[in-house]
Amino acid sequence: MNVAVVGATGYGSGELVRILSRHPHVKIHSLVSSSRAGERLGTVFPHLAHLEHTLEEWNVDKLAKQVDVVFFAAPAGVSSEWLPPLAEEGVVAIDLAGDFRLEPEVYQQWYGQNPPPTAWLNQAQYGLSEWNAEAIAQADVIANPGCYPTAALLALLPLVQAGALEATPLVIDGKSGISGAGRGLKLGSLFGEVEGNVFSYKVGKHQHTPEMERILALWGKESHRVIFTPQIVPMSRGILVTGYGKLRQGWSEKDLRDCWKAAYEQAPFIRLLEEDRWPRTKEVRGSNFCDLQLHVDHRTGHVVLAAAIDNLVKGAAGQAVQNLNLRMGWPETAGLTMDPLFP
Ligand SMILES: NC(=O)C1=CN([C@@H]2O[C@H](COP(=O)(O)OP(=O)(O)OC[C@H]3O[C@@H](n4cnc5c(N)ncnc54)[C@H](OP(=O)(O)O)[C@@H]3O)[C@@H](O)[C@H]2O)C=CC1
Ligand SMILES: CC(=O)N[C@@H](CCC(=O)OP(=O)(O)O)C(=O)O
Repeated sequence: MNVAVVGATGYGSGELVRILSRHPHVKIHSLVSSSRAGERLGTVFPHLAHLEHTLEEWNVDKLAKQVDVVFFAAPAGVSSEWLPPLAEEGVVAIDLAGDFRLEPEVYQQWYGQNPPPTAWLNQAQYGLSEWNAEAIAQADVIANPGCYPTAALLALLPLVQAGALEATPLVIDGKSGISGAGRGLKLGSLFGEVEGNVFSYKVGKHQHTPEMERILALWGKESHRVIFTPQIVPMSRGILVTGYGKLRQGWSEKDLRDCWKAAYEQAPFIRLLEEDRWPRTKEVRGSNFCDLQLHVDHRTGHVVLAAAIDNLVKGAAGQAVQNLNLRMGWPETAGLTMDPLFP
């Protein structure tokens, strides 16, 4: 099957190429770049210099004729404009950006961008693979989740759906490596500002807040406000999310673990860690795993949840390929069997 990636010089695309080049059922047909068309992949990503690809300009007619699937790994706003003409030609689209994840007015408010055409927005399925496999298998537009929502929702959904948590605000703390901010040069992402430093950003206004609230209400079947504070930590990859929620009367730690076990019995990428072993970003680095742990704090009646993922893999490119596998009816793990890199 022929696939294309848009946003070819970015981190998400680099990870897509790394994963897709070893996928048993996929041929990378086109790498589309708005800034470096004509250059070889190895000049943009020297770690992929062994792969024979030349970046290309966006050409909707050519892509529509020659590829079956397009991954969008570009900033918010690009897929809203570029995805519909391709989808109209029957190309399956998997979008790593936020354009197709939210209600239009909510997207406009939190992203400050015009939403995609409603007809295509209505076609889109949210690509949290473990929770929406049946719909993803039929979808022609897949909205890959945000990196922080992936980790937070995988931990929270089984408990919210079971009614274990009071309908009070959930507190979510997210720590991310700097690759989450993309490859572009930005103040705040410079080595001298990230190294030896830890800081919060977008407090009270992070665009993943409404995404978490929407999916908790839809699939958790109970509305929760989310207080989300993202932070940058001095590492290149990885996300550690810690969540806190008030437990309803009668719920024990064992009950909560049973909810996780039931939800993830068949989930090849979810690892429920041994009690007292807490998720660490280095233990999922480079892999599509999400490691989970929880603890009930009896003194306060709260549960503390933790999830670790690689932001570029389960938080982006890896989950996008997992969704491709679900969409095409291939084994969910195809192309994704890489073990974490450690240390
Ligand atoms: N980094 C992460 O951990 C995660 C990222 N995401 C989302 O995935 C998407 C890609 O992220 P990431 O790869 O990190 O971002 P990068 O900034 O590293 O790369 C994005 C690429 O998009 C292309 N691009 C930039 N502006 C435009 C434009 N106006 N029109 C068309 N293409 C453009 C550029 O490639 P070129 O010049 O080759 O066209 C750029 O390199 C983003 O929407 C991001 O929010 C989602 C989950 C996690
Ligand atoms: C560390 C860092 O800056 N991370 C980015 C993640 C961006 C992202 O994935 O954005 P969308 O899901 O909205 O596409 C951020 O917090 O904005």
